Amino acid sequence: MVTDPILEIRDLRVDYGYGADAVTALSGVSLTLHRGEILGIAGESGCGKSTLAYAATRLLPPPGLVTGGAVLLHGAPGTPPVDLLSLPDAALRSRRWRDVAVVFQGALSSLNPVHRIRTQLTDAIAAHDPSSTRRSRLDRARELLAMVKLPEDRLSAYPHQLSGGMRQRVMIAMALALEPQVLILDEPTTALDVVVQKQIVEQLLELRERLGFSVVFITHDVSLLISYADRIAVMYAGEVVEVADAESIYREPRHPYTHALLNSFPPLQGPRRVVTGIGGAPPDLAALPPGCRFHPRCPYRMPACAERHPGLVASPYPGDDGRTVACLLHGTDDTTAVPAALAPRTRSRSA
Ligand SMILES: Nc1ncnc2c1ncn2[C@@H]1O[C@H](COP(=O)(O)OP(=O)(O)OP(=O)(O)O)[C@@H](O)[C@H]1O
Repeated sequence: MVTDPILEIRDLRVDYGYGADAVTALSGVSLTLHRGEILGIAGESGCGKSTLAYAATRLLPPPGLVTGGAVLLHGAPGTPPVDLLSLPDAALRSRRWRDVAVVFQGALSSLNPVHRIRTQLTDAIAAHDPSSTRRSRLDRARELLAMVKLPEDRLSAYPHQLSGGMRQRVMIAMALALEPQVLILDEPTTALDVVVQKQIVEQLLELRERLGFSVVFITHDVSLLISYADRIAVMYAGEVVEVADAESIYREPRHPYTHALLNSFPPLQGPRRVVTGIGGAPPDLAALPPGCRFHPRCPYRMPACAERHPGLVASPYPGDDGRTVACLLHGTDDTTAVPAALAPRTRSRSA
């Protein structure tokens, strides 16, 4: 297992609004991205996935406010990590794109409609590398386009002349312009059809192999992550409820929410199975239930679940190395553990 951290999010807290009107969208999220890995972040709409991406890169628009935590970017071995949240603005600007680049959910519409792709790519390179020459920027733009397998003549195209998949490739090319160590992708393929989605994700994997960056891949589509991520963190109502390697999450989800989420998506590979929705709706963040936030929807709830809020702790079961879960069913406190409570899932990812 890879264990060398490149990005560590520690106890990240975000509110939208102030004072009595504040709604807490992230309530202490901690996650580690290791060098070279793809960390998937899954969860229903509104659980805080995008907020996490914006807050970690200090791009959170008002009324969003980071109220606590740290985002540590590790450099060369032996050098202390840098906290992106406490860097001065100028230092942060140079770190962003150079060290950590982001492709956001709205990428399909975030290309400027009145400029050719060439201008947008070379402008992006110039903004982050002002000392580059016009010639070198154009060469780099060509190289970047080739990297995402777009023909060179697309440099003269306007965004409306490209398909959704091509535009998304341009956005990825732009994010990779300065060879960042970490690439954060927020729903990068959601608006695309399944075939194009697969092509883009596989191309990203190829680029990761070649360039060696690490990826935080955010999507509501957990089946996509099962196929492509190394590890998966599952979020619910502003918290992380389970983290494990993708194979373990798929074969034996420990958290009842992970279990329900997996059953609510058709598998990308393997035999067909019945897809079931998750009953009820995620809680209103302004009126969270007491105890476990998932308990009102949880088929395995116990009386204690309405009273005690479970922390994210190491899973107690043998073979669960590196897995963390926030659920009293598996708690290490005085609750009786019920290890066989969840229906087993035994197929392998590649079955
Ligand atoms: N501008 C805002 N003002 C107030 N609350 C907000 C704002 N943006 C987000 N929120 C709250 O923060 C929560 C998390 O939103 P976020 O967009 O991060 O979720 P998400 O998991 O990325 O959802 P989606 O997949 O739909 O983008 C939402 O439930 C919403 O209540």
